[in-house]
Amino acid sequence: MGMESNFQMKVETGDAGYVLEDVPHLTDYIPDLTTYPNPLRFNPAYSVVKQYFVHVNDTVPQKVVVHKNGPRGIHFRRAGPRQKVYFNSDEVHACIVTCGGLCPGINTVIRELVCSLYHMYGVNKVLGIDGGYRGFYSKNTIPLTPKVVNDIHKRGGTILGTSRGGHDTSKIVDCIQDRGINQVYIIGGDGTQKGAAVIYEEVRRRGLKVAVVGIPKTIDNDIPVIDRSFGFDTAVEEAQRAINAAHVEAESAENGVGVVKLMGRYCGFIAMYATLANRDVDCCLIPESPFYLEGNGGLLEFIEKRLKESGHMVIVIAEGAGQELLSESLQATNEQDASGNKQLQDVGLWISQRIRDHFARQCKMSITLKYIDPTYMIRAIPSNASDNVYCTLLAQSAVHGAMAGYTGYTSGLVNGRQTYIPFNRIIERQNKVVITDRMWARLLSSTNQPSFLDSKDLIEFKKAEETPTQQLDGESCKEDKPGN
Ligand SMILES: Nc1ncnc2c1ncn2[C@@H]1O[C@H](COP(=O)(O)OP(=O)(O)OP(=O)(O)O)[C@@H](O)[C@H]1O
Ligand SMILES: O=P(O)(O)OC[C@H]1O[C@](O)(CO)[C@@H](O)[C@@H]1O
Ligand SMILES: [Mg+2]
Repeated sequence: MGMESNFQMKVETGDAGYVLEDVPHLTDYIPDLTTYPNPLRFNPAYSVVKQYFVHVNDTVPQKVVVHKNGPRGIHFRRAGPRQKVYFNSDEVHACIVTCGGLCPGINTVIRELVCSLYHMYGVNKVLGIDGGYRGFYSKNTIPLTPKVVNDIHKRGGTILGTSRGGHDTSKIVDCIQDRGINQVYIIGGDGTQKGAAVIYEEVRRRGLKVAVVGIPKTIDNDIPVIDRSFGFDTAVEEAQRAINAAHVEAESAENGVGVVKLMGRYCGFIAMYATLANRDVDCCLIPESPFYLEGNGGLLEFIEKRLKESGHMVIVIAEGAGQELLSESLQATNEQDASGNKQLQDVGLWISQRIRDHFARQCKMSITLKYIDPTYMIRAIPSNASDNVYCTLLAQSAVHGAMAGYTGYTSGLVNGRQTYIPFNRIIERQNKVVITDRMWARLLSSTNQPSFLDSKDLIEFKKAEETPTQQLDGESCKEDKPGN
């Protein structure tokens, strides 16, 4: 096996095109660290479990659809408890921070991190950082025990508070160093994981024995590589209530139109899955799929047609859809939030007004339009049962990895298996709906809406989408060239 390594990335190659994109280990820069037997060996719940410890060579493939002579491809290190750990239980001083927007399940992750540290590894020093990254250097810490976190999974939001902006790497690492923190658990989206990557680099530059671990949080599902993000399932489920309400309103009026806006700043996963789940949606609009309003094949023509056919219709629109149309017709603003994310104008309000104006101009057909914006109501609820299980596994995997001395990784689900993914794989791009993949085709055939693209556009899209995006069902429909 060949090995090539740089500051962030450790790549190992093997037979038949096997590639391991490995994560850093504390021993990469602090040699001769003492190891201890994993305390789980003496834990009655786990000691009876056959093969409880993960084999040192276990890895998980990123691609499960393969061809006979194709390469085995990229793999990630399998998460889970190891025989040896690199921290004595008494020595561990962990902290947890939550950053970025809310998402169902954050409190469950916090709870399970605390409980895994206490109950599995006998750790009894866990601190919460108050209010996101800036809390490291500007606020008091919050002591966390299993008692404190006992029923927080039943609440939405984050008991630690969150914020955007305020990432000052050296002040954060100074705080970690001054407080003697040696395991840092960072829960947040793409921006947060970028922040975690630079904290890891600074920790390593200072030669500190500190494990820096990311836990991916994003209601939008915009983090690449992982199967899906926690809270996504809950968001899709909760979105049904808004879509159902829009459908009831639309169905009960003559030429009723229901418009529902869902979250998704740069990607339309919530809108796509909520639409596929619902079946009453006539048109789903997402940022990845451009559309136009006027003329032949445009949205307004489609609405007229659908109203004539069924007398009512429901439109689901992701908040980031049609932004180029908005900036053409409204005064473009360049406002950003404290993290540098573009502040979007309300596409739901805008499109509702455009539809109303169109039908007001056309005396032939009068419509009744109701606009529903459930976005923050969806984001603020506690996670559902399936997300709670997912959050638990993510948190436990994160703790096993840090105890085993791994660092500079995000804990994530790949093809149904918990893995450790190097930060740079997570932060290099955003996850997007691939509109030339089969999932979007399924949506188009379910709603029977126009694609708003001609075949020339589709060829351009195919060319642009060279890197296939992981699909939520683990399926990427991008054709692999034989022998590739
Ligand atoms: N490139 C970066 N380097 C360092 N820190 C960053 C970077 N990008 C963002 N951050 C920090 O990460 C935190 C969260 O970022 P952001 O507000 O973009 O949310 P996020 O983690 O992407 O979550 P979401 O988009 O799901 O709400 C902020 O405190 C921000 O300062
Ligand atoms: O109002 P806030 O907190 O900035 O969050 C809004 C953004 O956060 C997200 O939910 C991502 O966390 C986006 O979908 C949305 O645009
Ligand atoms: Mg983000």
